[in-house]
Amino acid sequence: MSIVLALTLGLFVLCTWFARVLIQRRTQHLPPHPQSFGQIVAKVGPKAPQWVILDSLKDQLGPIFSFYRGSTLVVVINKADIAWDLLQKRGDIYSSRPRLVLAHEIVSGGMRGLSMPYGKQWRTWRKIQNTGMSGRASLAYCEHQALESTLLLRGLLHDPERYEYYLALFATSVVLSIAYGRRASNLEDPIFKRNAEAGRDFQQANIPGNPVDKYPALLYLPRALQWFRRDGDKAYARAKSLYVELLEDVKDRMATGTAKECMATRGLKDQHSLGFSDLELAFALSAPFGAGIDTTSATLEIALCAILHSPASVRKAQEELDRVVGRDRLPTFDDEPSLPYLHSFITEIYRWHTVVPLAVPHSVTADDVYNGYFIPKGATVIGNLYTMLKDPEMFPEPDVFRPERFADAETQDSRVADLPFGFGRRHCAGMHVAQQSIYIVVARILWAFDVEPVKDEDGKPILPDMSDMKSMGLTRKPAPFRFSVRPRFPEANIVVEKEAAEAEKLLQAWE
Ligand code: HEM
Repeated sequence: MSIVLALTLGLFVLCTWFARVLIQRRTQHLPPHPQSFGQIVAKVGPKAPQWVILDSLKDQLGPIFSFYRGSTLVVVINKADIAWDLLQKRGDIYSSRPRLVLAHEIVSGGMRGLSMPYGKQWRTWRKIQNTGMSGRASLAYCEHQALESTLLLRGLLHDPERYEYYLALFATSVVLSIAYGRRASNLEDPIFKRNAEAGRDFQQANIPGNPVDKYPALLYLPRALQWFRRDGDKAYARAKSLYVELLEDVKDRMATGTAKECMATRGLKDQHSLGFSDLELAFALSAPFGAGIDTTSATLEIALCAILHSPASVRKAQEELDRVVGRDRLPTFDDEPSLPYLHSFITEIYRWHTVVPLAVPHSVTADDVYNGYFIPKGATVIGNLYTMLKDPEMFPEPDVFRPERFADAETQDSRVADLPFGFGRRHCAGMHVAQQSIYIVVARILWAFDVEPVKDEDGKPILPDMSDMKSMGLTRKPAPFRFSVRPRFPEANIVVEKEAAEAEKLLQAWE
C-alpha cells in the first residue's frame, strides 16, 4: 500500500508542479509578488499573525499583490477602491469562495454557506439568510436585543472581570433567538460547547497546508485509504447531529404550537419552494449561530477598549446621550437617529480594530485583467480589511480612535462605513443584526456607566494593548484586559436593576 501511495503522491506533486509552470508562463502580468515569503516571515517574526505578515508587504508591493499557495494564486487587495472595483462591480465573477476540500467538502458536507462556491445552492442559502436578516427583517429582533442588553449591563456592573462571558452570552442569545426562536439564559447547555467545537473544527480545517487541499486528486483514492479525512468525517458527523437536533427541536415546538417565529419556522414553511433537503436546511439555519457569536462579542470587546482608550470621545457621546435621552430611562432604538455622534463613535469602533481582518477570501470564476494585471480564473482574492481600514489616505492617523472622521455623514461614501462587513454579493449576511446589537449595547453602556481602566501600583492607568490580538481563525479579539465599572449617576444604577429585573420576566417567553 505504501508504494502505491508514494507513487500516487509523486504523480500528484509532478502534476501540480507542471500546472504551476504553465501558470507561471503568464506571471509577468500577475500582480507583484514577494521575492521570498520566508524572509518576510523572518522579519515580522515567525509567530506574527497572517494579517501582520500581509500588511508588512504593502509598502514593498503596493495596493495589490499576489503569491502562490500551492498551485493557487492568491491576490491580496489593500485598497478599498480596488476591492470595490473587483469584488463589488465585477461581482458576477468575484463572488465565489476558494475550493476548501477539507473545511467545506468534508467537514461541512458541502453545506456551510460561508464557504460555499457561488451558484444555485449558495443563492438558495443566501435567500434564507436575507429573508431572516435583511434590514427590514432585523427590525423584528430589536425588542429581544434590547431586553438582553439590560442583562448584559447588570452583569458588567456586578462582575466586570467576567466581561467575556457576559458579552458571549448576549451574542449567543441574540443569534439563537433569531435562528431558532429560543434564548440562552446561561452558557451551560452543551449545545453551546458543541457549537463552539463545530466552529473550531471548521477553522482548524481551514488552515492552509493540509494534504487534500494541496492535492485534491487524493479524493480519488479508495475511501479506506483517505487517511486525511478521518478527523474531518468525525467533525462533520458532530456538526450534522447538532444542527439537525436544533432543527428537530423547532419542529417539535411547531407541532405543539409553542414555537416562536424565527428563521427556522420560516425556513420549514418555505422548504418545499426552496428545494432544500432537511440537512441543507439544518446547515443553512446554523449560519447565524456559527458566524454571529464571536464577531459580535469581539466587536463589543473592542468597543470597551475604545471606551478605555478615548475618554474625550466618551464624554462627547455621553453629553449627547444626556441631551437626547435624559437620565431617567435607558436609550432605545427610537433614539438612534437623534444620536449622530454616537453613530460616528460606533462606526469608528468597527474601523479602529476590525474583528475579521482578512474578511473571508473570495474566488474568481473567470480570467480577468485589472489595471494591466492578469487575474486568472480560480485565483483566491483576499480583501485585506486590516490594511484597508488603516489606510492613512482614507483614514489619517489610522491608529487614533477618532469618531469625528465619520462626523460628516452627508458627504461620506456610504460604502466606507460598511467596509468592515465585506464586499459585494458575499457581504456579511448578518450586518443589520450586528449593527443593532452593537448600537443598543454601546449606547446603554455609555449612558449608564463610567468604564475606567484599573491602575498599577504607581497609580498609572493600565490600558488594553491593542497590538495584542488573539486570532480565532477568521476572527480575532483583544487579549484579556481589566477595567472598572461605576454607575455614572445614582439613577443609572436604579434604572439598570429595574430594567434587568423586568427583562428577566419578559424573556421567559423565549425559554
Ligand atoms: C460586527 C460583527 C460582524 C462583522 C464585522 C462581520 C463581518 C463579516 C465579513 C467581513 C464577512 C465576509 C464578507 C465577504 O466575504 O466579503 C462576513 C460574512 C458573513 N457574516 Fe458577518 N460579521 C459580523 C457579524 C455577523 C452576524 C451577527 C451574523 C449572523 C447573525 C453574521 C453572518 C455572516 C454570514 C452568514 C456571512 C457569510 C456570507 C456569505 O458567504 O455569503 N455576521 N461577515
